[in-house]
Amino acid sequence: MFLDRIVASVDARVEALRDEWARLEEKAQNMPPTRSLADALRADPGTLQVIAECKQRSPSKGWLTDHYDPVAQAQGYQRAGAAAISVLTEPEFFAGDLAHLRAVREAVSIPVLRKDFIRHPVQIAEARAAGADAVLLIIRILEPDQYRALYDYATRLGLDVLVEIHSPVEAEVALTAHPAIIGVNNRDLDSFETRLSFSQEMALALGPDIIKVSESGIHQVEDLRQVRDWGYQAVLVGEALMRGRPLLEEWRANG
Ligand SMILES: O=C(O)c1ccccc1NCC(=O)[C@H](O)[C@H](O)COP(=O)(O)O
Repeated sequence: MFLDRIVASVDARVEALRDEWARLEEKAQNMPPTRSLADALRADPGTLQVIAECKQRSPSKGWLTDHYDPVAQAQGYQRAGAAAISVLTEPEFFAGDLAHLRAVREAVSIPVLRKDFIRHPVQIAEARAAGADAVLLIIRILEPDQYRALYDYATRLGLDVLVEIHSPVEAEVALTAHPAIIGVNNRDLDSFETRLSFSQEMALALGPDIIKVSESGIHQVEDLRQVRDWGYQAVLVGEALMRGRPLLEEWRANG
């Protein structure tokens, strides 16, 4: 499966980073306070917020732009009303880099999420030391105990966590850590198929108290209206924005 290839590549990088853990943890513990992703997503109840993503390529869609300037991209997102920025840092399949996150965090005043495939606490310490305000934990690539340990570790370092699910069973595991924010990925990470109605099905399983984020395959204002009507507080949008679609502006004007 494709996701296994990503995970194998991540694990190899983690292996090389393990010796840095103590140093990164100390740096992480001395960073200034984070900006709360949860607060940003519930700042204006009833308004669907947008987490706008910076990524140059993706496995399913290939290169999204020839000219990738994550700082200019993120500043544009903030000006257009994004509540938070997601920055891909995975290098092999998404052409990401932790340096992109560092630069974006300095250039905007809203929370910044490290979008990567986190498997080990050293990546969380690394994220916090680089300035991230939040990290993504993908239930599908973690054992339940591993997930809870990573969730606790991120929280102890002052990070918010976006917990990503793609099935009712994964939702059950996700809920065991009592997360504030859950992302429902409309994309199957093996087949790459996206289905927005998956967000509708999962909304009921998650209940009203959790901040719900619908992720992937969101391209038009009508998609945003739908997920808002299904009880979501936020969406995470990458491809449409990276291809230059003025979705944030359209949403502000017609939401
Ligand atoms: O996007 C992919 O092709 C992909 C493949 C395998 C694992 C993860 C993948 N994407 C990560 C994401 O979930 C998206 O970057 C994010 O939700 C935004 O989606 P989109 O708006 O469809 O770019």
